[in-house]
Amino acid sequence: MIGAGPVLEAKPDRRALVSVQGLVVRYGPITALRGVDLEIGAGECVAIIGPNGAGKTSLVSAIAGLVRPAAGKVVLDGLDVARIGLADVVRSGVALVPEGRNIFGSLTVAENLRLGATPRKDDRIAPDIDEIFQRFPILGQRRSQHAGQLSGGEQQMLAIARAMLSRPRLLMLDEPSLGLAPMVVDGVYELLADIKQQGVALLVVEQNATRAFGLADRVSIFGHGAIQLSGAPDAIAADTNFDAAYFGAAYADRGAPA
Ligand SMILES: Nc1ncnc2c1ncn2[C@@H]1O[C@H](COP(=O)(O)OP(=O)(O)OP(=O)(O)O)[C@@H](O)[C@H]1O
Repeated sequence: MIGAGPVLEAKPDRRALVSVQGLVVRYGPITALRGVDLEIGAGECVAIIGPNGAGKTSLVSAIAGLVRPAAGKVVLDGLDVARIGLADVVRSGVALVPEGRNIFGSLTVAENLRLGATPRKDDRIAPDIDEIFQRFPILGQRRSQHAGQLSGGEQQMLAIARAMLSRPRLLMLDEPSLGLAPMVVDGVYELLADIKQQGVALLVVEQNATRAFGLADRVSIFGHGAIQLSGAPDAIAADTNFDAAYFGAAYADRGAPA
C-alpha cells in the first residue's frame, strides 16, 4: 500500500533537506517573494498558510526549480537548485503536486501513474502501481479510463499517488484541499498523515489553516511575499498576533505596492 509499502521506504532523518536563504522572486515589476528564509528537515512537515497572492506558489515553484530567484537561493542537499537541472531536482527527491493537480485528462489513470515513475530506473514500478490500486480501489477499477473522468477528489489522490511514485524525500502540495468537499479533504489529509508517518518530508501550502495545522510540525504564516509568523502549530494558533499576521498580510497583499 502507498502508506506502508516500498513506495515510501524513506527513513526519518533530521538534517535540513532544503534550505531557503534570502529568497527573492520577481515576475517583471512584481516582487512575489521578498527575502524568505526557511528550512525543512528530512521527514519534517511544514505548512505554509497565507491568503491569495501571498507568494506561496512562488516559494514551492522556486524550491522545485521552476522559477529562478532574483536573489538568494534554495539549497537542496548542499546544491543550489538554480544551478542544477530540473531533472536533477526530481532525482534529488523533490516532488510537487501543483495547484490544480496537473492531471493529464486524456491519458489513462495508469498512464498518469507511470509518468510519476519516470525518474526511476528500478524494477519495482509495476508492483508499486499495483499497491496504489489496492489502496485506492477506485483508481484500480478505472485504471484504463481517462483520468479526466475522475472526480476532483479522485484526481487529487491520483496526483499525490503519482508524485509518490518518484519516491520523493520531499513532497510539496500546493493547496491540496482546494475545491474539495470536507469529507474528501479528510481523505486527502489521512493520506498525507500516512506519507508523513513513512518519513517523507512535506511542505503543504494552504489558504485554510485548520487541516494543515493538524498535520504540520511547523507552520509559517505567509503574507506579502514574506513570513509573518512562524512556529509550532499550537503556539501559532494561540498567538495573539495570528489574526493580525494572516489578515494583516491579506490586507497588505491587496493594498501594498509591488
Ligand atoms: N507568472 C507570473 N507572472 C506575473 N506575476 C505573477 C506570476 N506568478 C505569480 N505572480 C504574482 O506574484 C504574486 C505572488 O503570487 P503567488 O501565486 O506566488 O501567490 P500565492 O500565495 O500562491 O497565491 P494564490 O493562493 O492565489 O495562488 C502575486 O501578486 C501574483 O499575481
